[in-house]
Amino acid sequence: MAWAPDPFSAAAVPAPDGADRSRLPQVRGRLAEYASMPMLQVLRRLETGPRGLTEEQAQTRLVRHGENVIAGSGAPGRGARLLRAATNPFVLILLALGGVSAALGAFGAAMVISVMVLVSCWLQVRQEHGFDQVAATLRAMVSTTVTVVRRARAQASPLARETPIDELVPGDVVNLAPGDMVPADLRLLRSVGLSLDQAVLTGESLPVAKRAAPDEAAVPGSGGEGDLGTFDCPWLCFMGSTVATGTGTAVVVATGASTYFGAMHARLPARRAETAFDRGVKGVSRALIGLMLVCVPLVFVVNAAVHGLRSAALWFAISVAVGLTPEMLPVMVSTALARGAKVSARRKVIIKRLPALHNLGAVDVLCVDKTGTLTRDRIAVDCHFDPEGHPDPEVLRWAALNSMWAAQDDGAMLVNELDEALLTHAEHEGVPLDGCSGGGVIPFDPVRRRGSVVVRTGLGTETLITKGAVEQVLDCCTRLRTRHGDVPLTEADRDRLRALTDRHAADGVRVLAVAVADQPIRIGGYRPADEQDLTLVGFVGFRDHPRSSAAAAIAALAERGVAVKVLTGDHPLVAARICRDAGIDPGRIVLGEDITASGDAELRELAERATVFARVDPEQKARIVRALRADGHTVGFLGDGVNDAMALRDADVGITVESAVGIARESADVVLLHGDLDAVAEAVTDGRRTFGNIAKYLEITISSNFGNVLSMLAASVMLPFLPMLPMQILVQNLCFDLCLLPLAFDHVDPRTLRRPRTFEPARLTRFVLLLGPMNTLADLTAFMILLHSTGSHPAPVAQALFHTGWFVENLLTQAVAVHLLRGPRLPSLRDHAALPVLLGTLALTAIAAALPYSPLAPVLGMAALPGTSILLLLLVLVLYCVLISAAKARWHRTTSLRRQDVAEAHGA
Ligand SMILES: Nc1ncnc2c1ncn2[C@@H]1O[C@H](COP(=O)(O)OP(=O)(O)OP(=O)(O)O)[C@@H](O)[C@H]1O
Repeated sequence: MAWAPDPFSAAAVPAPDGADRSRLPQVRGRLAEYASMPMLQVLRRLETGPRGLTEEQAQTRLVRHGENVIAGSGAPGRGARLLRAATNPFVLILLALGGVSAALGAFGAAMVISVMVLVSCWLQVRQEHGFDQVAATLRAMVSTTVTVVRRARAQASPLARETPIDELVPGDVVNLAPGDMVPADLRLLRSVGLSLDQAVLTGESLPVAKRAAPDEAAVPGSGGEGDLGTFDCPWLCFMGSTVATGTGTAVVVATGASTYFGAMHARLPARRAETAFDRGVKGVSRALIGLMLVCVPLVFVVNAAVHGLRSAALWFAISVAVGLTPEMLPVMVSTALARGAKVSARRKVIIKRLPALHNLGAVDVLCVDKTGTLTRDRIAVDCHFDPEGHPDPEVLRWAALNSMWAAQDDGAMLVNELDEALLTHAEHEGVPLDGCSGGGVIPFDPVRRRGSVVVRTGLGTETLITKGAVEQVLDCCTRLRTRHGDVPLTEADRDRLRALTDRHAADGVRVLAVAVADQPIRIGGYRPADEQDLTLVGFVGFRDHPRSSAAAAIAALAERGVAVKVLTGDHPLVAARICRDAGIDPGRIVLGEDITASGDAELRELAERATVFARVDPEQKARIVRALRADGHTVGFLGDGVNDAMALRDADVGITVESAVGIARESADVVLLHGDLDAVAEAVTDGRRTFGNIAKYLEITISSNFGNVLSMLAASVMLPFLPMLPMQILVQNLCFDLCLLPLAFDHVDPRTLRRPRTFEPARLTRFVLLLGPMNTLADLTAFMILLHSTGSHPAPVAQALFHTGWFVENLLTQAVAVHLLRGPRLPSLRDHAALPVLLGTLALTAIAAALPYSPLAPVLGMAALPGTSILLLLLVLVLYCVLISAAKARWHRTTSLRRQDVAEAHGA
C-alpha cells in the first residue's frame, strides 16, 4: 500500500508484461552465437577491434541503438502515473463512495466526490512529475560510470576514460574492476582472476568465475526459458551482475533492452526489503482505514436509530467517510519529500530514492565502516619489518611486487588504497620492482583476507607472493625467513609474531603479513588452495590518521539520538584505537567469528550491546544490520567498498560517498558528495524536518476530523435534524485538503528534530484521542449557541443557519488549529508558520467568511449569518484556542515524560 512513489524501484514501473519476455529466445540465441564465435569473428561482426571504437563511431551507434537503458526503468508516462494515482487506496475508497452516492441518486454528492478525486489525482500526477524530475536530476549527479576504451580518431591511441553507463554502445571495449557494475552484455577479451556476482540474474549468491575463451569457444547451454546455462558461459558477462574479484577487458555485444537483463526485466523481483518508510506508511494507512471502519458504521447506526432508517442517514455516513479519507496524503508526502531532497542536495547530500529521506530522519543506529569514515582515507606505509622486528627493505619489495602484479591488467592499473600506498612508498624508497614477469593472480577477497600473485623470477622457477591479514597469512605458513635462512615455523614463533604485530595494531597501525613460496613454473590457473606451505618473510604496517572532525560528528549524532556502531574488516586492536581517537568507547569488541557462532536471537543481543565489530566479512556486516532491524531499530549503513554492498542494501537507508565503487553507489539510497559523518548528521536533520511536516499534517487533519465525527455523533442524538448537509461536509473537506497542503513547506521547531522520527500509529492515535475531543467540546458549545440564536426562525431557515454556523466554525477552527498545533510553542512574531501555510489558512478563513454570502450559498443550503451569531462564534473560537492550547501543553508534557521513562529504561 505505497502511497509515495519510488521512481528508482524496478518494481515501481514494470515493463509491459510479455513484450520483453517474448524477446528472450531471440536474445539468448544471439548471445549463444557470440559465445560460440572465435574472438576475431566477434570483433568483426561488431565492426570493432581490441583498441575500441572511435568517438565518432560511438556517437553514430548511440543514435542507431539508443541509450543503454532498460525500457521501463525511466520515469513513467502521464497515463501510468494517472493510473497509479487513481488506484491509490484512499482514492479507491472515494470512488466507491461516489459510486454508492450516484446509485442512491445523490448526484450532487457524487459530483463533489468526483471533483475531489480529480483534484487529488491531478495534483498527484503533477506532483509526481516534479518528484521524478527532482529524483532524475539528483540521480544524474551521481550517475554510475564505466571505464571505456575509445580513440579520438582512427589513427589515435586508445584512451581509457570514465563514461556514463547509458552512453555505452555495441562494439565498445570496457575495463572491469572489483565493485563495477557489468554495464551491458559483454564478451571477455582478457581477464585476471575475474569472478562475477550474478545473484540478480540467477539468485545464486556465490560469485561465478569468468575468463576469456581459450580459442574456439563452445556453445553455452540452450535449454528452455528457465535455463541458466547461458549464465554459466565463462566468457560472457551479463548486465545486472557485478564484479566480485579480479579485472577484465571485454567488448560490448548488446546494450539496453537488447541485453538479457533487459529481456528479463519484467520478471525481476523488487530489489529491496521493506524499509521504515514502507512499514510506517502501512501502519498509518491501516490505522486510518480502521478509524473509518469504526466511525462510519457508528454514525450510520446512531443516525438511523434516532432519525429512522432513511437514505439521508446513509448519505450522511458516506459524507463522513469521505471526510475521514486522507486522499491528499500521497500528494502531501511526495511534496514534502521532493522539497526535502532539494534542500539536502544544496548541502551536497544526494537522496537517490526519495523515501530514503524519511528513513534518514528515523535512523536511530548508524553502522559505519572505519576507513574514510573515522579515518582520513590517506593511507601511508608506516613501517616494514622482518619476523625479528627489524626494518627490512626486502619485505617491502615482496609486498610491493604483490601489489604491482595484483593491480596490473594489461596496461589498465587498478589499485586498492593499501596497494597504492605500498607502491608509492616503494617508489619513494627506490625499491627495484623490475626483473620479473607476472605469472598469475589469486585476487584478494575480504573473506580470505589475503591475495596472492605469482611472479617468474628465473628460468623454470616462479614465486608465489601472498599478502594479507596477519592471522590469515600465518595460517598458510609453515616456515619462517631468518637472517640465517628459512626455518620451520613453531607454535612459539606464531605466539611471538602475534604479540609483535598486536603491539603495532594497538597503536592504530594496520599490519599485513607477507609470505612467499618458490615453485617450478606451472601452466594453468591458480586457486586459493595454492596458498599453502608458505614462508613468512615479514610485515608491512600502514597508518591512516583519524579524521579530526569524526569525534564532533559522532557527538552530534549522539545528541540527535543516533547511536554509531563501527563494522570493520580490520584487526580489533586497530579498530579499538581508531574508535577511541574518534570519541567512541569500543567496549567489548565482537569478532566476525563470534557472529558466525551466534544464532539469530543471540546475534540480536550481541548487536544491541556491542559498539565495535572487527574482522567482519561482507555477509557478517549484512547480518549485523539485519539483526539490529529485527530488534526494532531503524538502521543506516555508511560504507564505500565492494564488501559493503550487501549491508548497504539490507539497511533501512544505505549511505555512500561519491568516490565509492560502482556497486556501493548503486546499492546506496543516499550519496554524500563531500562526504563525512558531519554531512550524515545534517542529512538526518533534513529527514526529520521533512517528516516533521508530514507528521503535522497527519496530526492536524486526523484529530480535527475525529473531533468532527464525535460532534456529528453527539449532534445526531441531540438534534432533530442532520447537523450538516452531506454536500456541506464534502465541500468543507475539499477546502481543508487544499488549504492544508502548504504544510509541506512549513518551518519545523528545532526541538522536534532532536530525536529520530517516523510514522508511529500508536502515538498518532493518542494525539487524536486527546486533541479530537477538544474540537468536539468547541463544536458542542457552538451547537448550543446556534440552537439558541436561530430558534426564533422557521424550521428550514433555522436549520440552514445552524448548518452555515457550524460550517463556518469548522473552517475557522481548522485554520486556527494549523497555527496552534504546528509546533510545541504558541505562535508568536518570532515563531510563526511559513508564508505558504499563512496563505493557506488565510484562504480557509476567507472561504469561511465569504461562502455564506456568495451565489453558491443557496446551492450548498447556506444562509447569511446574523451579526450576533458571528460574534458568538468568534467567542467559541477563543474557547477552542484555550482548550486546544491546554491539551497541546499536556501532550508535550506527557510525551516528554514518556521519553524520559524510555531513556531511563534504556539507561537501566
Ligand atoms: N589489498 C590488500 N591486500 C592484502 N590484504 C588486504 C588488502 N586489503 C585489505 N586486506 C586485509 O583484509 C582485511 C579486511 O579488509 P577489508 O577491506 O574487508 O576491510 P574493511 O571492512 O573495508 O575495513 P575498513 O573498515 O577499514 O574500511 C584488512 O584488515 C587487511 O588485513
